[in-house]
Amino acid sequence: MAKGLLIVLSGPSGVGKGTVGSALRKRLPELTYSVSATTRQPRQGEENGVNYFFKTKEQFLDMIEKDELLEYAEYVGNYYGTPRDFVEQTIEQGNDIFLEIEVQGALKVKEKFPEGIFIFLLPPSLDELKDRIRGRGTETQATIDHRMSVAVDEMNLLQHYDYAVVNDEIDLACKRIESIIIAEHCKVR
Ligand SMILES: Nc1ncnc2c1ncn2[C@@H]1O[C@H](COP(=O)(O)OP(=O)(O)OP(=O)(O)O)[C@@H](O)[C@H]1O
Ligand SMILES: Nc1nc2c(ncn2[C@@H]2O[C@H](COP(=O)(O)O)[C@@H](O)[C@H]2O)c(=O)[nH]1
Repeated sequence: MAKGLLIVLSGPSGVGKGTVGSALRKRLPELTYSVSATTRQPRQGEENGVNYFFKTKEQFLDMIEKDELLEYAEYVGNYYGTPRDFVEQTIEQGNDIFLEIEVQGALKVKEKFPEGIFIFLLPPSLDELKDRIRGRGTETQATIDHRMSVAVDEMNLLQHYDYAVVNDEIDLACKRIESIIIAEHCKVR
């Protein structure tokens, strides 16, 4: 049986990975979504096991110790990581898996799965990025400033990705990613 594709959507905080990712899952319901573990506090409306597996720092360090994470990164004061078994089992079963993760973690996944498809989501401009993070209303001003300073460094790592998709309009960004996935399925390997 052919293995599934590992698709990584990455890019700076607030660019719209979550928004585009959930719109894409409606268009491609067969896509399996990897739920990450994090030590960050849940935002209003977020559910354990749906948006994230919310962990204490001790629980997260224990997952690292037991090699349960495919990758992890410390990002703006919290840990985030991808549970390994679920990703590997999904691919082995012939299903595509979709990861929405930040840039350091994406590059670690690329070292382990160079055959993965790495997509960088870009904002139309840095001003628009800042407006989006601020407009979401989930972060303090200090966290927004920290995330914006990290964003500039992250965008310099675009060259390591296979595809760059601008998230100007949600629907257009979704169509571009859907086209990439369709083309990757048609690729002669
Ligand atoms: N194309 C778009 N046009 C206008 N606003 C958008 C667009 N895409 C996303 N947004 C808005 O930008 C904000 C940030 O989006 P989202 O939370 O999806 O970003 P993210 O990249 O997942 O962020 P994080 O990495 O911090 O989790 C949200 O308020 C969302 O509604
Ligand atoms: N390296 C990883 N990054 C992850 C993972 N899950 C989410 N993320 C990214 O972290 C930032 C912040 O997320 P937020 O929910 O606090 O806004 C964002 O870029 C996410 O995409 C992961 O498993 N590994």
